[in-house]
Amino acid sequence: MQDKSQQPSKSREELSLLQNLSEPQKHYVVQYLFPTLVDAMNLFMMEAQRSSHYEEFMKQNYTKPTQSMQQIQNQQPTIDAISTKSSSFQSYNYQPNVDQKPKVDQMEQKRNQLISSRSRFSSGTSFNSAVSLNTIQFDPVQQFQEAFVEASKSQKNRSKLNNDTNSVNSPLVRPSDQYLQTKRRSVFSRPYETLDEMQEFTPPVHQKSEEQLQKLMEILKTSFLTKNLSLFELKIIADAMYLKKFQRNDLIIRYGDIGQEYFILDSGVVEVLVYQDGVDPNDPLIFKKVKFSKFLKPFVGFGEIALLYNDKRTASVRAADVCDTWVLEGKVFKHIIIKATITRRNIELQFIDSINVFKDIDRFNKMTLIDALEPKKFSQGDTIFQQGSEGDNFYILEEGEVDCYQKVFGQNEPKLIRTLQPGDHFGEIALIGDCPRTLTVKVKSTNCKLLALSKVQFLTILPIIEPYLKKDWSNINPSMNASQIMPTKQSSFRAYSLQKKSSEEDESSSDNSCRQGQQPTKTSSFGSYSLKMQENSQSPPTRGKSRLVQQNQIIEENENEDEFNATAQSQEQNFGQQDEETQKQQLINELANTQVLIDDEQDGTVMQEQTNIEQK
Ligand SMILES: Nc1ncnc2c1ncn2[C@@H]1O[C@@H]2COP(=O)(O)O[C@H]2[C@H]1O
Repeated sequence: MQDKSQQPSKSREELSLLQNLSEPQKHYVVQYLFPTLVDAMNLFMMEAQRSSHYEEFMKQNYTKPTQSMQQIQNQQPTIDAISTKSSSFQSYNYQPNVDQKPKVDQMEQKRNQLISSRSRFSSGTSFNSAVSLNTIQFDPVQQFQEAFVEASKSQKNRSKLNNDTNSVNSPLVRPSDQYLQTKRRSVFSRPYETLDEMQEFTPPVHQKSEEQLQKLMEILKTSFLTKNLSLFELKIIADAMYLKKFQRNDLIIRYGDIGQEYFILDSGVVEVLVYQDGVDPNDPLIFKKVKFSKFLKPFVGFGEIALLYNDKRTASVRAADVCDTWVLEGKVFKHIIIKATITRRNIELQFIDSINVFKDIDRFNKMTLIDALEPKKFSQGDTIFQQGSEGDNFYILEEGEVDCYQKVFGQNEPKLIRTLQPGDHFGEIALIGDCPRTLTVKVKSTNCKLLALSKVQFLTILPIIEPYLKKDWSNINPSMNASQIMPTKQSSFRAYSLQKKSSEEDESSSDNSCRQGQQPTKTSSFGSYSLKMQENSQSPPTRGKSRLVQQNQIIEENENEDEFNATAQSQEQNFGQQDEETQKQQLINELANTQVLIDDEQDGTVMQEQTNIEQK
């Protein structure tokens, strides 16, 4: 909203231009422009009420209307009344574009009339049908004013912050300058989609220090569930969260309960206990039926599944130490987070389920995977990547077709090797082998939709999808002679490739392409893991620097044996009596099942997913 007091006053003639719009033009304005303004104003009011300036905002008193609804409805607005500022607009420095000002009672009448038509502006959808172009001369200024008053009224109705706000007749009061300066822009940059939902509830505001608020905002910006939300939405969530402390061994979430809250761990450690499939939550021996457990460290969110799917808690979560958590009521979570997340998850899940490569990923990790997949669109002829370039992503083809070309020694032109169809994947070889792209991939169809998975995320799930990748590599280019490939860039020879010197070697011609003609220069983290597994499947893997990702966090496996031992030791402390062999075996089982992760990059806090807790 602009401060019109700074603008030159427009003439009455100019105003009448608006009224002389053709019917279709009026319709266009009403249908497409005003709903946006109404929503923007609603949000503006909502945010104003949530702000620390709310009290100031509510201080002013208003005159209640004296007319009956019937009287109000019988009135036809005059052009003066329509186009003249009302008391509510005064407070926003709104200046009318007419010279002649109406009398106060005229203004009051008009305001009352606007209030009586409240349903017209309650949302963008009802707006269209409610505006009668025949009975009221259409005037955008009038409509804007009406909508503004309506926004004020409906927000007041919803407010839980002040008991005096129940009157539907309270017009707006200007929030402080400071508030307006800092908040205005965000109101208008809101995505339109979520506006209807936002209007249906008043999010709570729990007081917190500026420092806490900033910290929460930072966490939310990177958290896997909230990172795609707008700043405006994040602020609502941050405002609505409150701090809750737990003592060591407190049960934060009980498996099988109805989900009421979402948590973000602020400090301390929590343990997620995942039970065997189908275990009865009331089973007295449930503690013996833990499939595995996992420690989560600060800034990780948990408790989202039951809320997202309106289901029971899928695991128990206990405080493994004194913990501070940020709690978000399920209601707020649902209004803001679900829509953004679940829509995408539902769409992608169907697709992901149909892809062989992701067949063995469990539901939880599938969801995390979906959050990590970045949709990308390309057009015909676009190069997705060039042979010889550095690999950054793994791709799944969602829609369209792509051609794979390869340039080999002795040939000038790249040769078309294969055309990939929806559901096919590509781009894994450079990531696994840490070598340049072995192919050029170009879009064949008019349009093409891809889901991209970053290298880090890809390496996380690699152990699970590896068998399917191998199978598929041989399919992709069965005839490729690796020694013919012309490497365009020196790259490291990953230990991962060494693993392939096993009997499976011939299966993967593409992988061969990576190592042939390239010299080893460094040890691969993932490689060392794979290599070790290959050498001695009975011993735990040497922890290389395999980057594994859980939720929004990147947690690195330990770089060297010492760190690995420290991890194991810490595990032992956590889990007590397990002997080394049991632990090792557990780790092997665990990795075979491809569970997640290990060490924290930043503070060294050990987080270990653990199998067979009942052996404790
Ligand atoms: N396999 C898993 N790995 C990590 N966290 C999990 C796993 N399964 C469940 N959880 C978390 O534990 C929470 C228990 O409550 P919810 O089912 O609402 O949401 C669950 C997730 O946040």
